[in-house]
Amino acid sequence: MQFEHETLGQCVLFGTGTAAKHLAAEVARLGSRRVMVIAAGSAADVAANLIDDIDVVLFYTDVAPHVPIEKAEAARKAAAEADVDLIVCVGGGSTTGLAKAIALTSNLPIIAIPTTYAGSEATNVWGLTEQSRKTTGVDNAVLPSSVIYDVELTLSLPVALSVASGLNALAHCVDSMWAPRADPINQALAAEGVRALSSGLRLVVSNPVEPAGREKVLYGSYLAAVAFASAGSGLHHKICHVLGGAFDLPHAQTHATVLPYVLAFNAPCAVDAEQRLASAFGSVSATDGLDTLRTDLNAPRALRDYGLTERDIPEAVRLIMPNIPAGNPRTVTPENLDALLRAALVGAVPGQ
Ligand SMILES: NC(=O)c1ccc[n+]([C@@H]2O[C@H](COP(=O)([O-])OP(=O)(O)OC[C@H]3O[C@@H](n4cnc5c(N)ncnc54)[C@H](O)[C@@H]3O)[C@@H](O)[C@H]2O)c1
Ligand SMILES: O=C(O)CCC(=O)CC(=O)O
Repeated sequence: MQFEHETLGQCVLFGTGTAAKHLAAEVARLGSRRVMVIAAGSAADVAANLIDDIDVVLFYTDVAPHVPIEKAEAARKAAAEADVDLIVCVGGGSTTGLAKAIALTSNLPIIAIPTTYAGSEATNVWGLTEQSRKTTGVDNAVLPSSVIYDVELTLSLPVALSVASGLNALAHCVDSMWAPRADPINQALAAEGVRALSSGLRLVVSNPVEPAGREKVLYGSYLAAVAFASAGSGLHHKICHVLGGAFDLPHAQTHATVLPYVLAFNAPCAVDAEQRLASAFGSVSATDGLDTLRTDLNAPRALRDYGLTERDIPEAVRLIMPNIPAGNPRTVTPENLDALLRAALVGAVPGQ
């Protein structure tokens, strides 16, 4: 065995009903006196209940999907004007993404309190959207110093969104098997992520307010994000970033829909990854395992349900082709990529 693996350093505090206590302790440990809280929508009420014991100088709610550059610049300006020394973000990946955009240019530390399964809190990856093009990058300045997981904060996530977000996490695991920096450590994390996510998501669907399933999914989504941060973006992520940025498709649902098509595309050329995934799903093959899970979860099926049209496909192919990751197990051509996207558009049987 020969590989190079980097482990990112952050403090992870996991519990149920413990977020306020953990937040006060982390803010004190980091010595912060001027906290900016970012939280939008229902997460704003959640955040308001967590901050009694910390010094908040700015409560910021202007969050949008895929971090439009204008929103990032406004938030950076507000943080500078309020002279904040720490960012606390409470919410899904869009909220964490805005905190990261501020940290990217200011080096401010972040405490992330996630309420979805996107996993951005555990990566050093940032994303910004400018004129319908999503740019992503890697910078340790955006890695949150601390992550506070509290299962109670996820109980309100509707089942359909929980499934889509959980499959976004599952996509981190699957893509980590063949991404540019895949190695035995991130593959082991990804395989354990698949096990936790597939059993946890089934429990969430059968009883959304029972913490046991939510706990497994939150744990699995952390493992998934660590694997993704370490392995890098594979073919699946490159496709989804173009679809999200250029066609404004919803992030989690896009991942959930595209994943079986990328798995069916790569699996025949990635025997080791296929076997690891099949074993983690407890299935005869990786594609069968994912297919059964998606049926059990009533997962999203077709990109046309989220706004993509047949007319968009040539442009999507044109934008994705220059971003195909080096070392993808199967050669990607404009023709086979076009076929993959057309199948995902209508929800055809993956791989046929
Ligand atoms: N940088 C990374 O490593 C990374 C990883 C994954 C995702 N992302 C980014 O994150 C974004 C997507 O994140 P997302 O899928 O979490 O979506 P999101 O943050 O946009 O949240 C989706 C919706 O869920 C709502 N919501 C969140 N938590 C809730 C809760 N507990 N109860 C009820 N409603 C809740 C939000 O208000 C929003 O309407 C994308 O921009 C994506 O690129 C980044
Ligand atoms: O922060 C981003 O926008 C880029 C990373 C990302 O979105 C990961 C994913 O596709 O789930």
